[in-house]
Amino acid sequence: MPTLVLLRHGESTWNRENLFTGWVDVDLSEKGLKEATRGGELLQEAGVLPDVVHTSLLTRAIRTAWLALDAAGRTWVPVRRSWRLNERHYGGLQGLNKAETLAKFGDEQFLLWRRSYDTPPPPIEPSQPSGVDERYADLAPDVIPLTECLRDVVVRMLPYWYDSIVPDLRSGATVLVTAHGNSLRALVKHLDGISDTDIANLNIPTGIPLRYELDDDLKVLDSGYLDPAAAETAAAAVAAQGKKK
Ligand SMILES: O=C(O)[C@@H](CO)OP(=O)(O)O
Repeated sequence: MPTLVLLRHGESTWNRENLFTGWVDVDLSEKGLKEATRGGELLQEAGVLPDVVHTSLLTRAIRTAWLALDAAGRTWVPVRRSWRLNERHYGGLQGLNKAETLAKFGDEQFLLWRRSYDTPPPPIEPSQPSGVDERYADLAPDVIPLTECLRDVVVRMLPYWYDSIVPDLRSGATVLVTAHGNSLRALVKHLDGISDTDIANLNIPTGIPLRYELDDDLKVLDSGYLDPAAAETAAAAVAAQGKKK
């Protein structure tokens, strides 16, 4: 029975400062380093030991994978990375403070940009931090986003799911995917068949492994966070980030 574990990176320095991040390559905060290690301890305690790890190209996810695998005693497993697991590109919101953005544009617009399925934020301006650098040099320029809604993330993430993650699952491996709040929301939407409307209510906490048991056709048999109480509190905090000072 294939096992898939989704792990959002630990708190980043921009999560701590309550800034929209997207493709900007910020690192983990002190708290985020500890969360990543705790994530690996939870894996080990639950006996969920990854045979392979897939990460985005962003440092916060890569470092989380390192720390979690180290804590779980699995530093030696094969690693695969793809831009398709990157955080959603936040367009013209990248680098802006979430509380200030909510105060400026109001609840409805803020929620539309942040959690609606198909309304992207305005495209990024040349003066804003794009996060695009040499690691994307081999991509066709027209696949590098200027902004993304969650639907765009689903569309660019699914080819990687089908071509790289699914073959590992079908080989019987326990697969760890270390990625981001919105790239994982896209994957959870696909796995759990969540509607375009209901996905707005899903928030993924940092550093807490979410385990899926799948059948041979990769349908979900069972799923849950390895620390459900902590996940519930932390997901509520993510949902309320606009209100944070
Ligand atoms: O800023 C971001 O890139 C994401 C994840 O940190 O934020 P949000 O939860 O607001 O979509």
